[in-house]
Amino acid sequence: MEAGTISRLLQPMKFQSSNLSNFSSNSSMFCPQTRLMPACHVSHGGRETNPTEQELSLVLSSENKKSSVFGGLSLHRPVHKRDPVGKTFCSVAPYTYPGSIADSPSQTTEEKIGVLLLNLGGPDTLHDVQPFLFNLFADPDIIRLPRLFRFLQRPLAQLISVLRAPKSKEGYAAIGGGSPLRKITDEQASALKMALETKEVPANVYVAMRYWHPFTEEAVHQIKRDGITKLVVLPLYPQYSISTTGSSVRALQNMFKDDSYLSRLPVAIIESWYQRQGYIKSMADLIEKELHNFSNPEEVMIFFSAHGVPVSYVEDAGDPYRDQMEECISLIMNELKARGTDNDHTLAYQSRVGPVQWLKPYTDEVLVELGKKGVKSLLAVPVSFVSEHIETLEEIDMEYKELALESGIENWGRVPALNCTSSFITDLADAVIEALPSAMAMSTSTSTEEDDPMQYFIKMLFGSLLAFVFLFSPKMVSAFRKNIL
Ligand SMILES: C=CC1=C(C)c2cc3[nH]c(cc4nc(cc5[nH]c(cc1n2)c(C)c5CCC(=O)O)C(CCC(=O)O)=C4C)c(C)c3C=C
Ligand SMILES: [Fe+2]
Repeated sequence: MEAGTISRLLQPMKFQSSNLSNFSSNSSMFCPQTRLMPACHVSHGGRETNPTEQELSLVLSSENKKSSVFGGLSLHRPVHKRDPVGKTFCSVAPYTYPGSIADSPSQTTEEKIGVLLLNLGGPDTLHDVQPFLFNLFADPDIIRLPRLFRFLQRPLAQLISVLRAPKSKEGYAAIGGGSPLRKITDEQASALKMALETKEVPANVYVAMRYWHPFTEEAVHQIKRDGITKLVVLPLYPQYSISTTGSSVRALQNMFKDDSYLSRLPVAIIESWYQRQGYIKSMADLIEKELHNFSNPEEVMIFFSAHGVPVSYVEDAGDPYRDQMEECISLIMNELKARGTDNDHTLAYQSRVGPVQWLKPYTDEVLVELGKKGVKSLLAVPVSFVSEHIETLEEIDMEYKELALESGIENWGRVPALNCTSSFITDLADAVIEALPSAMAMSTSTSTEEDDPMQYFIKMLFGSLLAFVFLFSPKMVSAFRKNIL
């Protein structure tokens, strides 16, 4: 068995061309500063379901990808077969939800607005690292197996998480023994609540993490208990990716579809907001400030480093992440130029995991090249995430800094993450307020092929045979060790 086989296994299957286009024109929902997802139809982002006629017509009518809204959500596996999010809950007591929950959002009492912040989550302690990684790799939006091999998702997640845990633990140990994400996201939630109050839009703000506490289910139950009557979903990722916002929204939709309260709750989903003036200006402010810490600000290379995704997400599955990232960088650079800052800049992608090709150029390779070319001063700008986390505090501040200095770069700086920067939080509050009028109830989807027990059985049988041949080959095991560790 060739070592490349596992890479091919991990590649998403090729999608029908109609599935590559995720956008639909919907002028009533279009907001120039944020992209909203209509919550009520069944089109989707990069899924391998067969499009219905309705989906096809939505896809075919999308003429202007850039200025349209994102086309809805998909359901690709039945909730009754397994836990919709497929997580392990480690070292915590089972979560119970005291108090009674209404069947549907109240139509008589006053409006109660909720804002649901979506984020990735991170291990609170080193003990949490492996189960956190299991949750991450068990997500079919992170390891996109062909449908035939889906039943391998959890065993594969178990294997990869166990193999990767020692390396990840080293990283988390180096930043104090856990991820700062929960604390920072909670602070952002409080700051956003205050900013909304200042704008006379009182709202409850909830945090929903995808892979660690507080899990999305916990937040959603709290929303029901609080009797929220209108909800804005705000991912804390400026740019959309299938692997981040897409994954969280799909988990949400799985929870909403069978619940009488949630399926009637008016919801507005903000898909991406990297193009908002408030965000762009806040990023430019931070960059300008950091440039002034150099003795030669105009000679500094501005080095944007974004979290990568596998190339196949963009090229096969239609993930708009790379396009949005490039547009975002050019908006930030235009803003800086308008302020008289005209430095050289470059964009590279960091944090690749596993054997597949990720978006290029890779951050580590570009740093070495820049050193060779004689760049002496460099300002690193993390751009795909708005809180400090392991990849800013460990990967950029430690690994990349060391590599840059070894490569001949003499002056190194790093722009801090936005965290609770007030201009940024105020802009998020504006995004929420602008999205509110678009809130509408999510409708449920039709059943999928996986609901047919016969088809499911045949696939399991056929898939098990193939898996046996692939996974138990010694070469496969060694390919794994080489690429994951
Ligand atoms: C825009 C942000 C992110 C994208 C896109 C993304 C895709 C992606 N990530 C992995 C694998 C891992 N990510 C890990 C941590 C992590 N990822 C993001 C953001 C994005 N990921 C954040 C903010 C964090 C840090 C959380 C924290 O605790 O601080 C990890 C764990 C850390 C490690 O072992 O390196 C893994 C693994 C994949 C495979 C992927 C796209 C498919
Ligand atoms: Fe990641």
